[in-house]
Amino acid sequence: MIPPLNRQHDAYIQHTIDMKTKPQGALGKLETLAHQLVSILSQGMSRAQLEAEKPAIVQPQMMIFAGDHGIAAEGVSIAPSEVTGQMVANFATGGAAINVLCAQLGWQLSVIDCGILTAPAPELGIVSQRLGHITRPLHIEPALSEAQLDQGLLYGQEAVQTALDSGSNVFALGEMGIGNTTAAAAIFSALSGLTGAETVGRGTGVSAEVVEKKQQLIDQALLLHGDALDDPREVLRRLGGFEICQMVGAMLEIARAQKVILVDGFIATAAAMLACRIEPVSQDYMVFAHCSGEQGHRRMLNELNAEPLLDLNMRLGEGSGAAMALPLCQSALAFYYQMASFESAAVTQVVDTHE
Ligand SMILES: Cc1cc2ncn([C@H]3O[C@H](COP(=O)(O)O)[C@@H](O)[C@H]3O)c2cc1C
Ligand SMILES: O=C(O)c1cccnc1
Repeated sequence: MIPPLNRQHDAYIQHTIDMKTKPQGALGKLETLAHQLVSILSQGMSRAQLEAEKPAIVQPQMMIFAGDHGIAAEGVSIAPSEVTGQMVANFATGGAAINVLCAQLGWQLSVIDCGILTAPAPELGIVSQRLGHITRPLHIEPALSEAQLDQGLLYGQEAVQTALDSGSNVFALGEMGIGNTTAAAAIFSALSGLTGAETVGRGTGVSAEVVEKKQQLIDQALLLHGDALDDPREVLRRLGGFEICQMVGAMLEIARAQKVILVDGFIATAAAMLACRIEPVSQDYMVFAHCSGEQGHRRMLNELNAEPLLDLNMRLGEGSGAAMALPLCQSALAFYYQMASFESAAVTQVVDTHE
């Protein structure tokens, strides 16, 4: 059971925001972000504790989950499956986009091999939580076995434990897995009732013909798996991937611990949708970092009633969009704790006449 966010401080938090020396609402999404962050970070605290302790972001943790996809053999990506493992090695040696962003912005980074074609060399320091080499092609049979689903959810939980134990309270989950925009679009279709044509996009940048092929494979998968897709766990097992499965397990565990989840792009949001279908209150702990350039992501966010913080036309994955939202979270908390109030600064309070 995931505890819903205790809203006991809600009115106080909103009042604090409204009494800052600014027109009401003038800090826009930073205000709703501050409200959600303070609310999550002050769980279990009295109002006096919240005022005294000013809970801040501690050791923000980025975790990249990597897995290979059987569907990639259909040529749904610009790259072959081998690139998943090669990029994992690149993450380990610090050369990928996500390494640069994490180093610049202050994220701790860990990489988890959830099952890629070639296991990385042990000296690379990648966490090994392998469920196999590659998933089965989702348009022909369930991508994961029942045992892999259960083990994957458990591995995901375990992956976040060390960081939780050492005090991390903001997490972002990234992914690497050639072919996984096809899996994510299939998951989105299954959960929303939309056709493949409405959920697919260009992923790494495939041609219009390949996009059409992705649609057909998804529609074929929806037909094949049929009514089994009424159950979100079965959607994950049949259409997901080793990395998506562990991301769902990790998200549920972070929500259970009442910490912040910064949700990345199209694939991470598919995992978030699954977590929300399995345990709806987990959404209380999710901050939607950005709207990806992947077609379908905006629609996915709408389905969740989620308002993304950023819209940078990024379409990379790896957790890169989520990484970019950390400074916004820091700014939101900074204004909440550090700005003067009308009273403390002796500024005449302005009354908002807008709707
Ligand atoms: C070099 C390279 C680096 C990446 N980093 C993330 N992705 C992204 O692209 C993949 C999903 O797109 P698709 O479904 O079209 O394969 C995922 O691995 C995702 O993380 C990459 C893809 C490539 C080629
Ligand atoms: O939005 C994403 O996460 C994404 C989009 C394209 C390719 N890889 C990831």
